[in-house]
Amino acid sequence: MPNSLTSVDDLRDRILGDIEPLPAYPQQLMDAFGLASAEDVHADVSLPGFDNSSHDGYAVRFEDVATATEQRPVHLPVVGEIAAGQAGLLALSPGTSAKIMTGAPMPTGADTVVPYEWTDRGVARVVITRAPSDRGEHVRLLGDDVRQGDLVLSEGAILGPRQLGLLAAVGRATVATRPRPRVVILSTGSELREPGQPLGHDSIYDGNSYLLAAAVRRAGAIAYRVGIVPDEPAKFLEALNDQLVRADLVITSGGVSQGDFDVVKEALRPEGVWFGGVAMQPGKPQGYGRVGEDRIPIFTLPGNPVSAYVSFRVFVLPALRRLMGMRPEVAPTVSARLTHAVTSRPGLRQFLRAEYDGSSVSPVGGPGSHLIGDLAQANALLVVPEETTGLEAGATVDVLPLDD
Ligand SMILES: Nc1nc2c(c(=O)[nH]1)N[C@H]1C(S)=C(S)[C@@H](COP(=O)(O)OP(=O)(O)OC[C@H]3O[C@@H](n4cnc5c(N)ncnc54)[C@H](O)[C@@H]3O)O[C@H]1N2
Ligand code: MOO
Ligand SMILES: [Mg+2]
Repeated sequence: MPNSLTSVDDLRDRILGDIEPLPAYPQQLMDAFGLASAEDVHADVSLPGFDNSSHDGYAVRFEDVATATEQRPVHLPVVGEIAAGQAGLLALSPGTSAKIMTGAPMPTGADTVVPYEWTDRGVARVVITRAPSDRGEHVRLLGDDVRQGDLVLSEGAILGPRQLGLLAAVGRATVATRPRPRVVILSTGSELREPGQPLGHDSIYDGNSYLLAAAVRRAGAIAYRVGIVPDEPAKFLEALNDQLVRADLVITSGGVSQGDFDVVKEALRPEGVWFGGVAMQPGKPQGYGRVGEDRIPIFTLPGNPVSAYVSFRVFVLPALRRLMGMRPEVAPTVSARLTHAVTSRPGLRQFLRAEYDGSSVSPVGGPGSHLIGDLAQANALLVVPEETTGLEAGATVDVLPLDD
């Protein structure tokens, strides 16, 4: 292998430049939950759609009640009652009032609402014992939240509860989204066994396909966990080709380094897949390319579990987000205060497992890329830049919180 390493950012940029978002189509709102909007949404209606009361009480003209006190109450005739859902039945004449319920449209002529609590709750006449402090009190004006034509949601925004609630509130029954990508996951290694099966002294359980399938699902995509393929190129290619029909993206683990049985490299290099070293630890040996007639993107991740996971976070997750049209594609890091000094290899971007509490960050375990026990303890990756060989306790550092 040549000594020159590709930088993390160069490889990620190359991958993101190679991948296009999946085609968008309209979805019912609840089917769009968790996906990204594939359109800028402008409001078809204003919110509120009409001036309405924020309290149960009496619609009045401000000047008619501005002097009301306990000692000198104002008396007004009540000329009608307006419930929520009733078209404004009334034009209110000066010196009169109408009962009005929360959410009901204001009658023309009225500009203020006096809540029941400031009155005797009269039916034909009402006694008002407290004045509103301003014209317009307890009235919600047309468009004071959203104006017709406003941009309420940008393309790329994730459709969570608040976003779906807003879309429904402005009358949208559907929203354009991109489908969840179908991701095929293969673990390579003749030493691998399925959990639950007997283990020889030379075999280990396949943790990676579960790790990656769960990470794929957490990203919002569909995971097809194929399982274990032995270190035999013909069998690997057969398993891969069988799966391509249902794949928008393929992830493999293992078989990409310098070994004598590095099956993925051996099988896919002739197909034009790129293999090389990336200036990062863990995750140095990587491969990326396209396979099959449909040129499906394939990520060939290193086999060490921490390397596979970090590679997923750094390269595959942004690609999945791009397929789904989610923004941002690359998760931003946050700043934190380092509790313990750390050292790092020069020339490589180090991703150390860490515990992050919202302000400070502590390394967890060692840097070994086989340490899945430590990985499971961590809730963040501490990112040590390529040129940095050591960080002092108390330094401000970059942290990538792990939400999965
Ligand atoms: N001579 C060199 N050897 C290695 C180098 C190197 O530069 N020169 N790089 C090392 C680094 S760094 C990594 S990372 C690994 C990557 O190797 P492979 O991608 O070829 O992965 P394997 O050799 O197949 O496996 C590595 C390791 O991980 C275990 N493994 C594999 N799959 C799974 C799985 N599904 N679940 C759990 N554990 C798995 C496997 O048994 C090995 O122990 O190469 C170094 N070597
Ligand atoms: O780069 Mo490997 O991914 O350290 O263990
Ligand atoms: Mg292997």
